[in-house]
Amino acid sequence: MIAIIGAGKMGEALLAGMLAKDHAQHEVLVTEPREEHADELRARYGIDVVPSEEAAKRADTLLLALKPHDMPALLQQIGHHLSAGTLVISVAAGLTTEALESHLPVSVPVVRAMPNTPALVGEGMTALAGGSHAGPEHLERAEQLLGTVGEVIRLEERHMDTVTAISGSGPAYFYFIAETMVEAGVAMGMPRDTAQRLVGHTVTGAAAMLEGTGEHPVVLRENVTSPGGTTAAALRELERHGVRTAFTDAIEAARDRSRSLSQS
Ligand SMILES: NC(=O)C1=CN([C@@H]2O[C@H](COP(=O)(O)OP(=O)(O)OC[C@H]3O[C@@H](n4cnc5c(N)ncnc54)[C@H](OP(=O)(O)O)[C@@H]3O)[C@@H](O)[C@H]2O)C=CC1
Ligand SMILES: O=C(O)[C@@H]1CCC=N1
Repeated sequence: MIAIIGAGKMGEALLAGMLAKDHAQHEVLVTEPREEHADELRARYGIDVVPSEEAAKRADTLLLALKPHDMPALLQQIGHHLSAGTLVISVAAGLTTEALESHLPVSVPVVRAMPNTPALVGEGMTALAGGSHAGPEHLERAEQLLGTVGEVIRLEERHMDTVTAISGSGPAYFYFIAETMVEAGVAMGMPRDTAQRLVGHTVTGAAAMLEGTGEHPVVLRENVTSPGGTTAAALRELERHGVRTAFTDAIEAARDRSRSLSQS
């Protein structure tokens, strides 16, 4: 039995992605404090929404998707309800396995995971790092679980804040670009739904090229950039406005924010 504690944006994306793939409704429990949202989840997914203590007792894998600052109180609340061998997987940005372990009884296996919202459609990207009591079997269990909603890689924990900045937050950067492209089309007089369709499929196509060809992005970009053409004109403007530096700084800011979340 799997319990998802905290079915906000990320928790619900994982829930929906899991139910759409390998998991039956009776294999998944959810904890959500707001009764109105709990009722929506029951109606939408046909799953049991139960208090966190009950979830901790019944599940052998807990997937914690609360905001980082809500995590310590939750861990202290559920700690003594866990059975031997219950695996705790946290998706909270910034919280180290050491910090998570410090709020749990000794020897509870903890895995830190950083997924992203495309898990909702089975296209998630998750990185995993095990804590000091997580053995190969626990990492394997976490990998299997998150593998139902996309790709999974295992990394040393020291990379997890960078993962958070790249693939955890990453979908938002692409939505930001997509939104800007749609607005540019609208500003030039194109109907909004046409601009959205052009952008949507261009994003899908570009992603498929990156995955499918295995080429470096530079090569793919050069292939689009005809000498003296439109793309060269556009890219020159992006460079003139410092977009490359802005992106690098943005990703560093996200990494630093992730690091600081463990202190707050
Ligand atoms: N959003 C994303 O793309 C990603 C988020 N994450 C991580 O996922 C976590 C959740 O983020 P996100 O989904 O964006 O945030 P949300 O605020 O959407 O979700 C948090 C959820 O936890 C619920 N909650 C609060 N306290 C408790 C409790 N004691 N027991 C059970 N549920 C509780 C909240 O309920 P209520 O609203 O009623 O307070 C809410 O539904 C964060 O730690 C974040 O770092 C990781 C990767 C990507
Ligand atoms: O914005 C956040 O803090 C979370 C973590 C990664 C994506 N969303």
